[in-house]
Amino acid sequence: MGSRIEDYAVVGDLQTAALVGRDGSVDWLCLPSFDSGACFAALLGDRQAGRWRVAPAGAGDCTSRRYVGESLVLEQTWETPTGTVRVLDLMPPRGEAPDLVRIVEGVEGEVEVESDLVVRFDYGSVVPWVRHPKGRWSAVAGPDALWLDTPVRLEGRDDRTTSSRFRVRAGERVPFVLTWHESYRKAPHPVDPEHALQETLRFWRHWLRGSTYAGPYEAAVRRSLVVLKALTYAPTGGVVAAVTTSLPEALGGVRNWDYRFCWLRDAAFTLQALAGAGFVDEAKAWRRWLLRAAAGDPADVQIMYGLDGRRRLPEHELPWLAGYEGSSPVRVGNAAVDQFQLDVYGEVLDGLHAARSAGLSANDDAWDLQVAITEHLATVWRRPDRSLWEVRGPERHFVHSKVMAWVGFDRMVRTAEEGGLDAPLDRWRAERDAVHAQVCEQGWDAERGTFTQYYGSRGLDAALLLLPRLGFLPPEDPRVRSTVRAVQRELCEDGFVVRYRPDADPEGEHGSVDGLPGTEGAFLACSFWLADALALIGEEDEAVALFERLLGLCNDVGLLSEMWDPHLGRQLGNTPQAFSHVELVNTAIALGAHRPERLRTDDGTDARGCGPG
Ligand SMILES: OC[C@H]1O[C@H](O[C@H]2O[C@H](CO)[C@@H](O)[C@H](O)[C@H]2O)[C@H](O)[C@@H](O)[C@@H]1O
Repeated sequence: MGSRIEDYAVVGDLQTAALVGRDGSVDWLCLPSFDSGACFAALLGDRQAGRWRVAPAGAGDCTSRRYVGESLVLEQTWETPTGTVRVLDLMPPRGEAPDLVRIVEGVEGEVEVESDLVVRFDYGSVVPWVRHPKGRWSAVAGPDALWLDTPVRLEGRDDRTTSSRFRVRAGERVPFVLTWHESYRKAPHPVDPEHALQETLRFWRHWLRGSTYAGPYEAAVRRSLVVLKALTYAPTGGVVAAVTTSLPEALGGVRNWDYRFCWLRDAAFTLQALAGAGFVDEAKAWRRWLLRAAAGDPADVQIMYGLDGRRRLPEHELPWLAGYEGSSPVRVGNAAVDQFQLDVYGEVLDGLHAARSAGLSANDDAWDLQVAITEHLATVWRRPDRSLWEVRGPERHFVHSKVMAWVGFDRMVRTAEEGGLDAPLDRWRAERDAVHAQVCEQGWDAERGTFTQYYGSRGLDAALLLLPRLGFLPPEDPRVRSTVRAVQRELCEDGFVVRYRPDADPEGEHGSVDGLPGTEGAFLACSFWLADALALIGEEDEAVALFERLLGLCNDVGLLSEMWDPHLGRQLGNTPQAFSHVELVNTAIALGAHRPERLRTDDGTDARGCGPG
């Protein structure tokens, strides 16, 4: 069996990323890009789906681990009866080709270490040919080639794997460099592992100097910023939602989706978090990505795109993979790409407005796109949609979607007013007021004292927690307070928030509003929204207590996946997930703003649940 989701740490090079278990096994790596086929897919199958373990022979999990400083260089340490070794894992900023570098370092005594390399291209389905040209090791199949450079002797085994055993004494360092290249090209030049290590440490140190966040949660916020940067695809500026596909939203269930794409929604939130923490360059890069991806008729704007802005992301299943702890099917591609989700227009317009407020210079192309989106919004906001939760049940008039339509018009009116820009302000104001009136009339359940999931629904939606933050109603409005309390009553499990109750609409397919069987864990981003909303309605102690509990769900190296199972006490869903880390950052910033006295430099005691940065 593979590791728990929270047992994985991530290393990446801003084009792809690997997941490393506490047992020293790299169980997930797609090369050359986040959305390429995986050459290590044991995460979703077993060892034969591909993995690379480097650890003391016969040992289990590492004794301790951490990231070196604030970098994305992972250091795992094993204390064994004969001595202590460390394994450093990193993916250096990319030169000629992507590299995964692993350096075994003897700390004390002498330890026998084993490397067990199982390469299976195309998500575990293709066994490569292994060769030793000019003393190097290479594995080739179809378009893919991997090259391994190491001073240790490598042996092929009958089960088409490559292993080696070697002894490491205190002070010795044994490197491995695994490099991907197109199979039809000449062999790549091997990188110097020690130089790559220094470069990688320097890169992250330098990048984090740009952070302007100062406050009580500095370690957790800075780790989240590093994760968000690692989820940014450097060549295009696109931001992936997570590095994995099909980690389940409920163990053993079917809610398994591919997150290795750029959602406008997730990216707009990411942009706000990065811009709010001082990273204006990343915000600019994403705006350029958006302008390219969304170019053309605004009616054709999609809710998500590929890393380079491609539009077709067909969803299919990989039946040869059993799925994480038997959670099948494993899917690649994402059928939500074709959905109509009304909220995205508002999210993009809100994100661009916030980015401008955070110091992004005006851009004529961006303004043209904003105007085109707003004009399109005016023609579609009365339509039902599939909402930010991408339900696979019927389209409905989701309240949050309408609220986001209001946000879209509101931000455009404000941008035009603030910048003295030429715009049809009266018409946009009229649309804004019409959405507002409709939501307050049809989205409010006076009997139960709450806004609802969709017009006429008995169910609630955690996205309603965003009402005060978005400015749809002031936090003092009694409807806001009572909706927040209703969400707490009806959508909380052990204090954490589920997105909605799938069975609140028993007439839908599978008896659920989302058209899917089963349930799911608490959604971490929504739980951060609750902390935010509580602070806004004046319940600051409750907000801080919840936020600090949420920090406690970070794994030992500060990572969050999408969800939390409050019954099993385990992380669920794709990992590490931008949405969760974005809201960690946004809520930390918001809590600091509500409680200026908390805005002090971290003394190192407040990074609850997050390992030393
Ligand atoms: O729950 C069903 C849907 O789950 C995924 O969507 C979720 O993840 C997206 C990426 O982070 C996020 O933008 C969205 O708000 C979430 O609901 C999945 O991608 C969908 O295909 C699926 O229908």
